[in-house]
Amino acid sequence: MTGAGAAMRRVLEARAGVAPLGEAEVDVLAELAERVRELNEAVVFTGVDVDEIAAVRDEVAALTARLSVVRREHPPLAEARIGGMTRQLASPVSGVVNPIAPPVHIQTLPDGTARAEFQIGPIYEGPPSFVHGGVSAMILDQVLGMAASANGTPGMTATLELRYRRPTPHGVPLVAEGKVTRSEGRRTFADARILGPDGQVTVEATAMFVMPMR
Ligand SMILES: CCCCCCCC(=O)SCCNC(=O)CCNC(=O)[C@H](O)C(C)(C)COP(=O)(O)OP(=O)(O)OC[C@H]1O[C@@H](n2cnc3c(N)ncnc32)[C@H](O)[C@@H]1OP(=O)(O)O
Repeated sequence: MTGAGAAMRRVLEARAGVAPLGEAEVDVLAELAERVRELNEAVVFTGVDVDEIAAVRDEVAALTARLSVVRREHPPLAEARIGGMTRQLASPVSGVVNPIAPPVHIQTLPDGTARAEFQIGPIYEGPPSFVHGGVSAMILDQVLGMAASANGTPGMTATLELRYRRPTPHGVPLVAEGKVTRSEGRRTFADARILGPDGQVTVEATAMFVMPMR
């Protein structure tokens, strides 16, 4: 017995009384997250001297302390948009307020396809000049999960199988798309892929989602 469903229901109930963020707050937090993404890349690529790095370290620590004066108990949510899906503002893949999210903006199309056009920056590099395989897996998991949700059969990822056909370059336009292939009871199966700028498939994925009962 996993108890995943019950655990998630408890968390959702605890969050139910928390007011979602308004648009103005989402916008300014999203801008802050974007500045932090730029900071992340600057940290990795900086060539300034040690004294300057130490000075910036102290300034960043002071900024972190300012933000931490008031801390939420749970990651924030935003009002449901038209279509009824609550926006996952803090998703590590698509969350606009999460600085570790690239972020990948995933849309669901009328035919049930989940699709994103995106670029991955150099700090997500695995092999030289190519995207880390775990990052591709994370993006495909989210695309597959969105497709399962759009199908009206959301669930937890139970299996995720990946086939890395060719390396995925970073810093260039990429497409990720996925769609449900079939649904049986609590299980939903979906396929997805990442396409490089030349339209060739770089990664393929197949997943099974299970709606937890307990
Ligand atoms: C829009 C948002 C998009 C978000 C996308 C991101 C999604 C995620 O990251 S989810 C996080 C990663 N996944 C997890 O943490 C899941 C952890 N696992 C679990 O919680 C549970 O094992 C869970 C929910 C998958 C299944 O648990 P439970 O509800 O008890 O199912 P259970 O009764 O054991 O099995 C149901 C059916 O699925 C099958 N099944 C379950 N797990 C597996 C598996 N890993 N492989 C194959 N079959 C499985 C069972 O055999 C059973 O089949 P049948 O009905 O024919 O007997």
